[in-house]
Amino acid sequence: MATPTAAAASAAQLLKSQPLIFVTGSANKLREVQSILGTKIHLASHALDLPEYQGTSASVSAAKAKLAASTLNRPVITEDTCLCFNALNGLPGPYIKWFLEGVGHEGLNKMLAGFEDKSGYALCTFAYCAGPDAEPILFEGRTEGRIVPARGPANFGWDPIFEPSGFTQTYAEMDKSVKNTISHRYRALAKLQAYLAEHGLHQGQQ
Ligand SMILES: O=P(O)(O)OP(=O)(O)OP(=O)(O)OC[C@H]1O[C@@H](n2cnc3c(O)ncnc32)[C@H](O)[C@@H]1O
Ligand SMILES: [Mg+2]
Repeated sequence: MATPTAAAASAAQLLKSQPLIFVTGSANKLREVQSILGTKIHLASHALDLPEYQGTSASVSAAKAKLAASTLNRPVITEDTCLCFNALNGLPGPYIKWFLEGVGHEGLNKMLAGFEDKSGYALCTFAYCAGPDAEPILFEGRTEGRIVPARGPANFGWDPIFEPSGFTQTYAEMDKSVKNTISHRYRALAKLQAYLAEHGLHQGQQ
């Protein structure tokens, strides 16, 4: 029979090699996460229509992760993405999905018509939850920019109306390989990846 130390070591080994499951209902998010992480993390995915919780990005992301970890009984990551307008004190923020569905790119621009300040930021919060009884750990990434009339293909959310600072192209116009090295999602994943590497968790081929 395995000694307690051997059992703990084999549990740690299991966690180290067990896939980390990215739970999302968004194929676009999944594609970006896979291309940003490559083979560095042992990643799998599970499509789940997660509830649209209310609250801060941190609390929304943590609630998604807790639900996903207890539903799947596995280590999971989830994420929440916000688009925040500085003139509106950070709104629409976590409610961007409904605003986008309700008023579209043009309506989002019109919301800022009465303001000189068109600046804003994209905020992504990943939550890592090691299992049903674990507390989610959060990793935030933020990219500054401004809201502009839509330019570029309308394949992914509000990409056509967000022009990141330091660039003349919107997220939608730029090559995916560029977006994936400056985006809110990339910045949050860099922190998550550093945490997992430090703790030897879910490591893929480096
Ligand atoms: O299942 P989940 O992961 O929640 O996927 P979702 O699509 O519902 O995503 P959110 O709840 O985080 O809502 C974020 C909204 O912003 C959009 N979005 C997310 N990331 C984006 C990005 O990088 N560029 C443009 N739009 C994005 C997305 O399509 C939603 O309308
Ligand atoms: Mg959602």
